[in-house]
Amino acid sequence: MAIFSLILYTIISSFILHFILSLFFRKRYPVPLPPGPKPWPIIGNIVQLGPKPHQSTASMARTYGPLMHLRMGFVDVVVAASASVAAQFLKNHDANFSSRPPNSGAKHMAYNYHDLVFAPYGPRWRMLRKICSVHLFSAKALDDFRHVRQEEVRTLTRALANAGQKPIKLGQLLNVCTTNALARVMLGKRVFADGTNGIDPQAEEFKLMVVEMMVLAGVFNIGDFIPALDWMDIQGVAGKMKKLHARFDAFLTTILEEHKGKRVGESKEQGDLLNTLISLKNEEDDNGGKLTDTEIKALLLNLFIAGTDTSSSTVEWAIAELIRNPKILAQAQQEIDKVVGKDRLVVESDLAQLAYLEAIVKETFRLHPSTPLSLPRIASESCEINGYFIPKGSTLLVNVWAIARDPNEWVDPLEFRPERFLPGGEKPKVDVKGNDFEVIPFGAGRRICPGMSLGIRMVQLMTATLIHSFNWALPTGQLPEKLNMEEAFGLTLQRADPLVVHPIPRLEAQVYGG
Ligand code: HEM
Repeated sequence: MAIFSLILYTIISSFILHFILSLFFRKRYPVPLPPGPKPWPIIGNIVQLGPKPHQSTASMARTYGPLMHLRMGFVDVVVAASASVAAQFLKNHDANFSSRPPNSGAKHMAYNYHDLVFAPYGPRWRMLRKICSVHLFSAKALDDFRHVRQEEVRTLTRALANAGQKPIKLGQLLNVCTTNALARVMLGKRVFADGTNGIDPQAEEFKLMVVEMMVLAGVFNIGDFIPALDWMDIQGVAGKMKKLHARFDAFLTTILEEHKGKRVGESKEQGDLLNTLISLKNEEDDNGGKLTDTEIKALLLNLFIAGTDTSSSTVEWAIAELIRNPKILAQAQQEIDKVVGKDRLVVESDLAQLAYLEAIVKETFRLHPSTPLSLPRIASESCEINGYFIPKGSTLLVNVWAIARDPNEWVDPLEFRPERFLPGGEKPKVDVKGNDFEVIPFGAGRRICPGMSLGIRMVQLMTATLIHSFNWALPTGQLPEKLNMEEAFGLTLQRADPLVVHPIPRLEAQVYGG
């Protein structure tokens, strides 16, 4: 009983204190804040966000405009919901928005900001980003590990060809493929069985952990916005984060210690990233910084979380769209058959000749961007944008999902229409790489996704291979036009109903490798 009285007392006194303080310290700004829905006392607009904030803020933007102000507890939040407003923040004012706001996910799950995703913009962020750019994402690194991606996609194809009459959960197998491909580059070995004998229970567990992390990271935790209530962990989010972190940390510590025990060359892939990271521990970077074990684990965690489900769920959405649009699927199969033939699988060097496939992938990134609110940024200083005041410390959310469905930018924006990206279409020159702000699934500016080239290659290779190697059917009784395309809640855009399908091989049996 005493604890309840204490909680009640704390809540009531914070309300009264806030009310009195806001009377005395009402802020005066030189120009107005952007428009937005009226906030409730103390909690502000938290409740109005609901379970799918990218959807709720998109619908608010229809009333208040593409630059909107929300109040979340004690934190100012600005939402950019049009291409031109996003460009203002991520191009013209990018330097001012190059750090991420403090949040419980970074504290409890990302080794207290010792990672790359949440590192404040500065020398340590630069060091971590450079390591990844050179050893993982450079054109050379991508080419060196091309065989790994192709082998893992081949393994996926074999598992699908062996599925027989049983319908399969496609997302799960795609996730095994992206995770193993990344693990071989980062750790020199697969982390899961390949799915040819059914799903590895460890893979199931790992995907669930990744999805749980995305879901927890996507929760608007009240303690982040009302610091006085942080200790109560009202939603139980911090507790869950700490438990999940302990599981991930055990997994990563084992991998790191095993690796330290190995001599260089014992890893199956020569020069895997973890070997490089361990060797860099003794070297100072340009600013005299050295990598620590914690930073290595935090970086591995970032790459596994940011680099697996993002790509696999994009491919899952692409196949769902193609099942609903059989004419587009048939046209893509025709294009790939012409370039690749029917007696081998697609390889990465084919991709440059597959313009229609590229358009399908762009259209999937447009309608189903895997991080619909991108990752938040913070205003290091106050600034003025489009005549509105953006206070220092504001959190910036760029609604890339809403921007890519903006009827002012796109004809029939909800239609899946790859042709719009082809010559003669409405946006033939538009790309998804952060220069054309009407479709920015990888963000833009200094903190744009560093894994973009890898992500695009992997999504294109998997999608092309699945289109070329199989026809796709839904379990008996399900109609393609009735396929549920609802989105689930989380930082990444999962399908509410995982895609369950029958892959029907369309190439000669020996192509799948028996
Ligand atoms: C479909 C694939 C992917 C999508 C759609 C995607 C999307 C994004 C987005 C929207 C951001 C935030 C950018 C910003 O703040 O402006 C981001 C950041 C990041 N992504 Fe990706 N990503 C993908 C694949 C990958 C891959 C394959 C990796 C690595 C293996 C990766 C690693 C990262 C990292 C480390 C960051 C944080 C960068 C920083 O804060 O400096 N991503 N990604």
